[in-house]
Amino acid sequence: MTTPVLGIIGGSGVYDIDGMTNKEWRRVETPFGEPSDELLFGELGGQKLVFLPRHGRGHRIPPSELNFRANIDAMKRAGVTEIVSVSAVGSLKEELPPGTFVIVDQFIDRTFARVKSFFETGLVAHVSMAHPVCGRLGDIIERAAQDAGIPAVRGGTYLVMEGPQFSTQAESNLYRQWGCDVIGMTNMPEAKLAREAEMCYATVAMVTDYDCWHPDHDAVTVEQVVKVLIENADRARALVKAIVPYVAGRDCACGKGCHSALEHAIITHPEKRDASLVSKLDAVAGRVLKK
Ligand SMILES: CSC[C@H]1O[C@H](OP(=O)(O)O)[C@H](O)[C@@H]1O
Ligand SMILES: Nc1ncnc2[nH]cnc12
Repeated sequence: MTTPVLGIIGGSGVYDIDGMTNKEWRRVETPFGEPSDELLFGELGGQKLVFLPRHGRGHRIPPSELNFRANIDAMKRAGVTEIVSVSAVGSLKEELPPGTFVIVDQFIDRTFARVKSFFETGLVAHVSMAHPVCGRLGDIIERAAQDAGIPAVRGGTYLVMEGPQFSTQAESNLYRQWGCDVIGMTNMPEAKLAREAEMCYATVAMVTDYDCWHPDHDAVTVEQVVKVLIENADRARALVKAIVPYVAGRDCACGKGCHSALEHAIITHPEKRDASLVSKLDAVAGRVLKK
């Protein structure tokens, strides 16, 4: 049995996990530099849990400067098998008002100033991103939300923008025409890197605002985002707690293929592989590179 370790990446407003026992903040070294913060190791309801505040405690790091590779590599080194991202987003749809939780299932990646892969010259790999979130983890989050009495919308496309400025109204309207549901600045390349590292990844997107397209609402401000996040903090905490029993003690081998994403992805001939890169990817790709 593959023993599950649940990892939570907490976004804006989520800098700690309530109710964790045996808590210890620990620095995890990675070949990619510093993660956003120390990782919080502990247990919740008897289940091992590892928490990372995406922007660091005190929200120090902006989206474009996040060291996504270090964050995902550190989670992998910590033994995490499945990551739940908890993220603040703007709504691009009338029917997704502030306060709505969306279990995202697709992304459009419009970021352009980030390192997006663990692989590079000397070791080339192409993983599938057709289904960018783990459907099994999505099912778990959906059931957990029902148990906790939290209405959550299953499915939705998250437009990932570069930021840090919020969108112009023309951009917001364009993304609406594309059929996107919510907008944020952080889940890419995070989801791509989690896939490369063969970890399940799913997102709970908490709607905090109507971005800037809605004729009856003011354009989004940080003040508004924080206000809605504070109002929703209890529900976010309850949802994390409700996820735990579905992970605890179960075989987490992912039937959706997340844990074998690299199986046929590496194309570089073994003799042409860069040895230093191969050793740098010991945690992320060791399963396939050691064969
Ligand atoms: C504080 S509003 C903008 C900020 O919030 C979201 O971050 P996260 O996904 O980490 O909750 C958004 O993507 C921006 O980074
Ligand atoms: N409207 C918005 N745009 C981008 N990121 C956000 N995070 C929360 N609201 C947002």
